[in-house]
Amino acid sequence: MIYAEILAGGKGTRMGNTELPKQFLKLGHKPIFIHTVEQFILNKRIEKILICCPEQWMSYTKDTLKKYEVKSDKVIVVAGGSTRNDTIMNGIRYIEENIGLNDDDIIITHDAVRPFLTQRIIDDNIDGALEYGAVDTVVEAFDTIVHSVDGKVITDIPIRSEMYQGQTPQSFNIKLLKDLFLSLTDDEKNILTDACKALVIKGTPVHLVRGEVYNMKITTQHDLKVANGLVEGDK
Ligand SMILES: Nc1ccn([C@@H]2O[C@H](COP(=O)(O)OP(=O)(O)OP(=O)(O)O)[C@@H](O)[C@H]2O)c(=O)n1
Ligand SMILES: O=P(O)(O)OC[C@@H](O)[C@@H](O)[C@@H](O)CO
Repeated sequence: MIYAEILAGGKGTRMGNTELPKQFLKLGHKPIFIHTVEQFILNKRIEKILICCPEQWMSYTKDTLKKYEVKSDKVIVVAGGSTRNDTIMNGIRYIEENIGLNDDDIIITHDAVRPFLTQRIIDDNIDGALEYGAVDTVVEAFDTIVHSVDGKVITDIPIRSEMYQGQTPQSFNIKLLKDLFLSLTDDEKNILTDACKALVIKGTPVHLVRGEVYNMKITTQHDLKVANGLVEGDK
Protein backbone atom coordinates (compact mmCIF):
# COMPACT_ATOMS: atom_id res chain seq x y z
CA MET A 1 0.00 0.00 0.00
CA ILE A 2 1.22 3.51 -0.76
CA TYR A 3 0.34 6.07 1.93
CA ALA A 4 0.78 9.82 2.06
CA GLU A 5 1.11 11.41 5.47
CA ILE A 6 0.53 15.14 5.62
CA LEU A 7 2.22 16.58 8.71
CA ALA A 8 -0.10 19.28 10.00
CA GLY A 9 0.44 18.80 13.72
CA GLY A 10 2.46 21.96 14.43
CA LYS A 11 1.50 25.27 16.04
CA GLY A 12 3.19 27.63 13.60
CA THR A 13 4.87 29.68 16.33
CA ARG A 14 7.27 31.42 13.95
CA MET A 15 4.31 32.67 11.91
CA GLY A 16 3.64 34.98 14.85
CA ASN A 17 0.39 36.30 16.25
CA THR A 18 -2.09 33.98 14.69
CA GLU A 19 -4.77 32.04 16.53
CA LEU A 20 -4.93 29.50 13.75
CA PRO A 21 -1.95 27.18 13.29
CA LYS A 22 -0.31 28.31 10.03
CA GLN A 23 -1.38 25.24 8.03
CA PHE A 24 -4.97 26.57 8.27
CA LEU A 25 -4.15 30.10 7.06
CA LYS A 26 -5.34 31.12 3.60
CA LEU A 27 -3.04 30.88 0.62
CA GLY A 28 -4.90 32.49 -2.25
CA HIS A 29 -8.49 31.34 -1.82
CA LYS A 30 -7.88 28.16 0.14
CA PRO A 31 -6.17 27.14 3.39
CA ILE A 32 -2.55 26.10 2.91
CA PHE A 33 -3.14 22.45 3.84
CA ILE A 34 -6.01 22.11 1.35
CA HIS A 35 -3.59 22.93 -1.53
CA THR A 36 -1.27 20.21 -0.19
CA VAL A 37 -4.00 17.57 0.19
CA GLU A 38 -5.21 18.27 -3.36
CA GLN A 39 -1.78 17.47 -4.79
CA PHE A 40 -1.85 14.05 -3.13
CA ILE A 41 -5.43 13.35 -4.21
CA LEU A 42 -4.35 14.09 -7.80
CA ASN A 43 -1.76 11.33 -7.65
CA LYS A 44 -3.49 8.09 -8.54
CA ARG A 45 -0.74 5.88 -7.05
CA ILE A 46 -1.42 7.15 -3.51
CA GLU A 47 -4.01 4.88 -1.90
CA LYS A 48 -4.61 6.56 1.48
CA ILE A 49 -3.85 10.07 2.71
CA LEU A 50 -3.46 10.64 6.45
CA ILE A 51 -3.74 14.24 7.59
CA CYS A 52 -2.13 14.45 11.04
CA CYS A 53 -3.24 17.60 12.83
CA PRO A 54 -3.30 18.72 16.48
CA GLU A 55 -5.91 16.70 18.36
CA GLN A 56 -7.93 19.80 19.28
CA TRP A 57 -8.07 20.81 15.60
CA MET A 58 -9.35 17.50 14.25
CA SER A 59 -12.99 18.52 13.90
CA TYR A 60 -11.95 21.89 12.45
CA THR A 61 -9.81 20.01 9.91
CA LYS A 62 -12.70 17.72 8.95
CA ASP A 63 -15.08 20.71 8.64
CA THR A 64 -12.56 22.57 6.48
CA LEU A 65 -12.17 19.56 4.17
CA LYS A 66 -15.96 19.57 3.72
CA LYS A 67 -16.10 23.33 3.22
CA TYR A 68 -13.56 23.13 0.39
CA GLU A 69 -15.25 20.06 -1.07
CA VAL A 70 -12.37 17.67 -0.59
CA LYS A 71 -14.48 14.58 -0.91
CA SER A 72 -11.97 11.83 -1.55
CA ASP A 73 -12.61 8.70 0.51
CA LYS A 74 -8.82 8.23 0.60
CA VAL A 75 -8.49 11.02 3.20
CA ILE A 76 -8.31 10.20 6.93
CA VAL A 77 -7.79 12.76 9.71
CA VAL A 78 -5.52 11.54 12.52
CA ALA A 79 -4.17 13.19 15.70
CA GLY A 80 -0.58 14.44 15.50
CA GLY A 81 2.02 14.35 18.28
CA SER A 82 4.08 16.82 20.28
CA THR A 83 7.07 16.73 17.92
CA ARG A 84 7.17 16.35 14.16
CA ASN A 85 8.57 12.83 14.47
CA ASP A 86 5.90 11.91 17.07
CA THR A 87 3.36 13.07 14.51
CA ILE A 88 4.90 10.74 11.92
CA MET A 89 4.77 7.85 14.41
CA ASN A 90 1.12 8.56 15.30
CA GLY A 91 0.22 8.12 11.66
CA ILE A 92 2.13 4.84 11.48
CA ARG A 93 0.43 3.64 14.67
CA TYR A 94 -2.94 4.51 13.13
CA ILE A 95 -2.10 2.39 10.09
CA GLU A 96 -0.98 -0.55 12.24
CA GLU A 97 -4.06 -0.47 14.45
CA ASN A 98 -6.73 0.32 11.87
CA ILE A 99 -5.53 -0.92 8.49
CA GLY A 100 -2.65 -3.32 9.13
CA LEU A 101 0.98 -2.99 8.15
CA ASN A 102 2.60 -5.01 5.36
CA ASP A 103 6.32 -5.46 4.75
CA ASP A 104 6.33 -3.50 1.49
CA ASP A 105 4.08 -0.60 2.56
CA ILE A 106 5.59 2.84 1.98
CA ILE A 107 4.74 6.27 3.34
CA ILE A 108 5.32 9.63 1.66
CA THR A 109 5.65 12.07 4.61
CA HIS A 110 5.18 15.72 3.70
CA ASP A 111 4.96 19.08 5.49
CA ALA A 112 1.40 20.43 5.23
CA VAL A 113 3.03 23.84 4.80
CA ARG A 114 4.80 22.94 1.54
CA PRO A 115 1.79 23.34 -0.76
CA PHE A 116 3.76 23.66 -4.02
CA LEU A 117 5.01 20.12 -4.39
CA THR A 118 4.62 18.68 -7.86
CA GLN A 119 3.41 15.37 -9.24
CA ARG A 120 6.95 14.70 -10.49
CA ILE A 121 8.30 15.04 -6.94
CA ILE A 122 5.59 12.72 -5.55
CA ASP A 123 6.23 10.12 -8.27
CA ASP A 124 10.00 10.22 -7.76
CA ASN A 125 9.42 9.74 -4.01
CA ILE A 126 7.20 6.73 -4.59
CA ASP A 127 9.68 5.16 -7.04
CA GLY A 128 12.62 5.88 -4.71
CA ALA A 129 10.94 4.56 -1.55
CA LEU A 130 9.92 1.37 -3.37
CA GLU A 131 13.41 0.86 -4.74
CA TYR A 132 15.65 1.99 -1.85
CA GLY A 133 13.44 2.03 1.28
CA ALA A 134 14.26 5.64 2.16
CA VAL A 135 14.48 8.89 0.16
CA ASP A 136 14.80 12.59 0.92
CA THR A 137 13.82 15.44 -1.40
CA VAL A 138 16.61 17.99 -1.75
CA VAL A 139 17.72 20.99 -3.77
CA GLU A 140 21.33 21.95 -4.33
CA ALA A 141 22.63 24.70 -2.05
CA PHE A 142 22.98 28.00 -3.92
CA ASP A 143 24.39 29.88 -0.93
CA THR A 144 27.73 28.95 0.60
CA ILE A 145 26.93 27.01 3.78
CA VAL A 146 28.77 28.27 6.85
CA HIS A 147 29.17 25.86 9.76
CA SER A 148 29.75 27.45 13.18
CA VAL A 149 29.60 25.38 16.35
CA ASP A 150 29.40 28.37 18.74
CA GLY A 151 27.53 30.81 16.49
CA LYS A 152 30.47 33.26 16.71
CA VAL A 153 33.37 31.89 14.68
CA ILE A 154 33.35 29.78 11.53
CA THR A 155 34.17 26.14 12.22
CA ASP A 156 34.10 25.08 8.58
CA ILE A 157 32.86 26.01 5.13
CA PRO A 158 31.86 22.71 3.54
CA ILE A 159 32.37 22.13 -0.20
CA ARG A 160 29.25 23.70 -1.67
CA SER A 161 28.81 21.22 -4.50
CA GLU A 162 28.30 18.54 -1.84
CA MET A 163 25.68 20.59 0.07
CA TYR A 164 21.91 20.34 -0.42
CA GLN A 165 18.89 21.75 1.36
CA GLY A 166 16.42 19.22 2.67
CA GLN A 167 12.80 19.59 1.71
CA THR A 168 9.90 17.15 1.90
CA PRO A 169 8.50 14.67 0.97
CA GLN A 170 10.67 12.23 2.87
CA SER A 171 9.52 8.74 2.01
CA PHE A 172 10.14 5.38 3.59
CA ASN A 173 9.35 1.74 3.82
CA ILE A 174 7.09 2.01 6.87
CA LYS A 175 8.52 -0.94 8.80
CA LEU A 176 12.07 0.32 8.29
CA LEU A 177 11.15 3.79 9.58
CA LYS A 178 9.17 2.47 12.52
CA ASP A 179 11.96 0.15 13.69
CA LEU A 180 14.50 2.97 13.42
CA PHE A 181 12.35 5.43 15.36
CA LEU A 182 11.77 2.86 18.09
CA SER A 183 15.52 2.27 18.43
CA LEU A 184 16.38 5.96 19.04
CA THR A 185 17.73 7.07 22.43
CA ASP A 186 16.40 10.30 24.00
CA ASP A 187 19.68 12.08 23.13
CA GLU A 188 19.35 11.00 19.51
CA LYS A 189 15.72 12.17 19.40
CA ASN A 190 16.77 15.60 20.66
CA ILE A 191 19.03 16.29 17.68
CA LEU A 192 16.54 15.34 14.97
CA THR A 193 15.29 18.14 12.72
CA ASP A 194 13.63 15.78 10.31
CA ALA A 195 12.88 12.08 9.86
CA CYS A 196 15.82 11.32 7.54
CA LYS A 197 18.32 12.25 10.23
CA ALA A 198 17.04 9.28 12.29
CA LEU A 199 18.18 6.96 9.50
CA VAL A 200 21.43 8.79 8.88
CA ILE A 201 22.55 8.61 12.54
CA LYS A 202 21.85 4.88 12.52
CA GLY A 203 23.87 4.39 9.33
CA THR A 204 20.94 3.52 7.07
CA PRO A 205 21.31 4.90 3.52
CA VAL A 206 18.84 7.55 2.38
CA HIS A 207 18.78 8.24 -1.36
CA LEU A 208 18.21 11.67 -2.89
CA VAL A 209 15.26 12.83 -4.96
CA ARG A 210 15.50 16.20 -6.72
CA GLY A 211 13.15 18.79 -5.29
CA GLU A 212 12.34 22.25 -6.61
CA VAL A 213 13.17 25.67 -5.17
CA TYR A 214 9.44 26.31 -5.69
CA ASN A 215 8.62 23.56 -3.14
CA MET A 216 9.13 26.09 -0.33
CA LYS A 217 8.16 25.70 3.32
CA ILE A 218 5.90 28.41 4.69
CA THR A 219 7.43 29.20 8.09
CA THR A 220 7.11 32.99 8.57
CA GLN A 221 4.81 35.86 7.54
CA HIS A 222 7.37 36.73 4.88
CA ASP A 223 7.13 33.21 3.42
CA LEU A 224 3.35 33.52 3.34
CA LYS A 225 3.62 36.78 1.37
CA VAL A 226 6.01 35.16 -1.10
CA ALA A 227 3.71 32.11 -1.42
CA ASN A 228 0.66 34.32 -1.98
CA GLY A 229 2.58 36.02 -4.79
CA LEU A 230 3.11 32.59 -6.36
CA VAL A 231 -0.61 31.71 -6.37
CA GLU A 232 -1.78 35.17 -7.50
CA GLY A 233 -4.37 34.78 -10.22
CA ASP A 234 -5.24 31.21 -9.22
CA LYS A 235 -8.83 30.44 -8.38
N1 LIG B 1 4.40 18.35 16.39
C1 LIG B 1 4.45 18.69 15.11
C2 LIG B 1 5.24 19.78 14.68
C3 LIG B 1 5.25 20.12 13.32
N2 LIG B 1 4.49 19.42 12.46
C4 LIG B 1 4.38 19.82 11.05
O1 LIG B 1 5.65 19.79 10.43
C5 LIG B 1 5.67 20.74 9.37
C6 LIG B 1 6.95 21.54 9.35
O2 LIG B 1 7.22 22.07 10.62
P1 LIG B 1 7.37 23.61 10.95
O3 LIG B 1 7.41 24.44 9.74
O4 LIG B 1 8.47 23.74 11.94
O5 LIG B 1 5.94 23.87 11.65
P2 LIG B 1 5.58 24.31 13.11
O6 LIG B 1 6.19 23.39 14.11
O7 LIG B 1 4.10 24.45 13.11
O8 LIG B 1 6.23 25.77 13.18
P3 LIG B 1 6.96 26.50 14.39
O9 LIG B 1 8.23 25.71 14.64
O10 LIG B 1 7.18 27.88 13.89
O11 LIG B 1 6.01 26.44 15.58
C7 LIG B 1 4.43 21.63 9.52
O12 LIG B 1 3.52 21.33 8.49
C8 LIG B 1 3.92 21.27 10.88
O13 LIG B 1 2.49 21.36 11.00
C9 LIG B 1 3.74 18.32 12.89
O14 LIG B 1 3.07 17.68 12.08
N3 LIG B 1 3.73 17.98 14.22
O1 LIG C 1 11.84 23.96 11.52
P1 LIG C 1 11.56 22.69 12.26
O2 LIG C 1 12.82 22.06 12.82
O3 LIG C 1 10.45 22.81 13.25
O4 LIG C 1 11.00 21.64 11.18
C1 LIG C 1 11.82 21.44 10.11
C2 LIG C 1 11.32 20.42 9.17
O5 LIG C 1 10.02 20.66 8.81
C3 LIG C 1 12.24 20.41 8.03
O6 LIG C 1 13.40 19.77 8.47
C4 LIG C 1 11.71 19.72 6.81
O7 LIG C 1 10.76 20.56 6.22
C5 LIG C 1 12.83 19.48 5.84
O8 LIG C 1 13.41 20.72 5.54
